[in-house]
Amino acid sequence: MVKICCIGAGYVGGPTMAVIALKCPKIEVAVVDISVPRINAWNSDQLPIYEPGLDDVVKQCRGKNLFFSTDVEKHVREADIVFVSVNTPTKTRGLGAGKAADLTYWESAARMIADVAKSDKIVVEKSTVPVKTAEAIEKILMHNSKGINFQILSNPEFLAEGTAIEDLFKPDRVLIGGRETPEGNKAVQALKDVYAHWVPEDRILTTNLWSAELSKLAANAFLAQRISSVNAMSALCEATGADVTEVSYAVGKDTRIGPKFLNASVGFGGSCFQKDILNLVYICECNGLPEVAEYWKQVIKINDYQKSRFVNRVVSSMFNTVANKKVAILGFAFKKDTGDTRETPAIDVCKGLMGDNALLSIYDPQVNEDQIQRDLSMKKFDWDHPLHLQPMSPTTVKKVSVVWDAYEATKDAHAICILTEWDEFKNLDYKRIYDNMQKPAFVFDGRNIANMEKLREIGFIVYSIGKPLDAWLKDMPAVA
Ligand SMILES: NC(=O)c1ccc[n+]([C@@H]2O[C@H](COP(=O)([O-])OP(=O)(O)OC[C@H]3O[C@@H](n4cnc5c(N)ncnc54)[C@H](O)[C@@H]3O)[C@@H](O)[C@H]2O)c1
Ligand SMILES: O=c1ccn([C@@H]2O[C@H](COP(=O)(O)OP(=O)(O)O[C@H]3O[C@H](CO)[C@@H](O)[C@H](O)[C@H]3O)[C@@H](O)[C@H]2O)c(=O)[nH]1
Repeated sequence: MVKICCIGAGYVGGPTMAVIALKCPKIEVAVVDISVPRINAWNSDQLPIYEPGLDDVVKQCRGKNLFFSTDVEKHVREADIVFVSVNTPTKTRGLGAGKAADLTYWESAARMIADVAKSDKIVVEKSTVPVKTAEAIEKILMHNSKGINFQILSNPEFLAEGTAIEDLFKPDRVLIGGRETPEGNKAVQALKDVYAHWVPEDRILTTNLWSAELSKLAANAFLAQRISSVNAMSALCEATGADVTEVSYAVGKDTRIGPKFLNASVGFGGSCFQKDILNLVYICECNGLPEVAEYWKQVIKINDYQKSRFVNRVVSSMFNTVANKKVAILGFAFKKDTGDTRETPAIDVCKGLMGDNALLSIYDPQVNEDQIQRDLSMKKFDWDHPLHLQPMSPTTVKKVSVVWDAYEATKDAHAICILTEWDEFKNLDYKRIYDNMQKPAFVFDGRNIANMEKLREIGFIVYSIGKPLDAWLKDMPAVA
């Protein structure tokens, strides 16, 4: 029986391995982590991450051929294939701070594999890493090995949160990069055989190691660039009276461009886009390509601009101050159908509004108060470290209350900011909400999900990203 071990039981390691276990009943899969609470949660009824369909997959194979454990060394020692899916945060100090990937966790995992291994192993990069990481990992593994053969493969993950199970069941492609040697080819084939249990052969792409590593960064950069492009257009739409939904629909009808991923928003969030682009920028700079670095940097700059533009719009619309005004925040997760808040635009928007002394009342169906308080008091990039290495007792942000109901959040509020596109926000009783708010009552829709016409009929003053402005907003001072 082939044995797989995955180091890192996070958003990638957990769902990916659960699906491998489900689709390959004859493979034994162990997911290991240094975080005891995380492993305990994977072994309980309350999984550590919220992902539609995940519970069902885990329930079907946990205890049969899927195991979650903190006994990292034992499972690594026994495995034929070791996936490494640990954090690769942005460095916050030293060389490349603010851009380069911090490979501390990866390196310690590689050293541990080299120390405990007693048989040949295929080591798979599942984490997103800089190009040429495989070379460094190879050096660590080979240098310490006692005649043991390690083959390094790059097998980046393309799942998106909220649709992870769907994406894993039917991936657009699975990418496997390996050394172009007989041993390398054999390792690539072994991993291909795993995926071939459910992924059609023409969707399993094999490349050299560096192409696989770079393709992951490139794919995220291209995706994020589409969002920054449409968000840049949204600012121009507001200035000219064009409607960004109509523009992106018309643009996306061109089959060379395509309709997906063109929704204007308050900005993209999530653990990957910003981190991976910063990483790409750093690699370009290190390779003497400042113009290329500058090009990709702009994707992040527009994203930051979009978030601050939203805050400015809120403040300027409300007579240039939100001091001591209650503002309801609907949605804190970085997108719907996940409880993940890593790099969510809600953090920057909330901090921006708090900078103007607003009183925030936050509701998200999947994010609890503790998480929101942590997010609002944590330093940039600190979130991307294993839980027990993050600051433990953040100071409570006093101007923030977290409630478990949209009606409670909006009661007596002056304004509502919709920051996550949860379906339930489309169908709220907005008349009831309006009646319980201060007047004039504002809605700032950062996800373009509310029915503007209906809200205006009720009496709200409505701002929606990239949509024609209503008279009230037009008369307000220009937004920088
Ligand atoms: N989240 C996504 O949607 C996504 C998608 C594709 C790729 N990625 C990449 O995958 C990697 C993991 O991302 P994630 O979202 O799963 O992160 P995560 O923080 O959810 O999970 C990482 C886990 O690794 C554990 N860990 C760290 N060092 C360890 C060690 N030495 N031994 C054992 N466990 C260790 C941590 O405790 C944590 O539970 C990152 O490189 C990320 O960029 C993420
Ligand atoms: O048209 C769009 C599409 C997305 N977003 C926002 O972009 C962010 C990222 O969304 P999405 O890409 O759907 O989720 P992620 O889970 O971050 O997935 C991305 O990042 C993963 C980690 O690398 C990759 O594996 C995935 O392929 C890639 O889509 C979210 O804040 C979305 O709200 C928009 O604003 N407009």
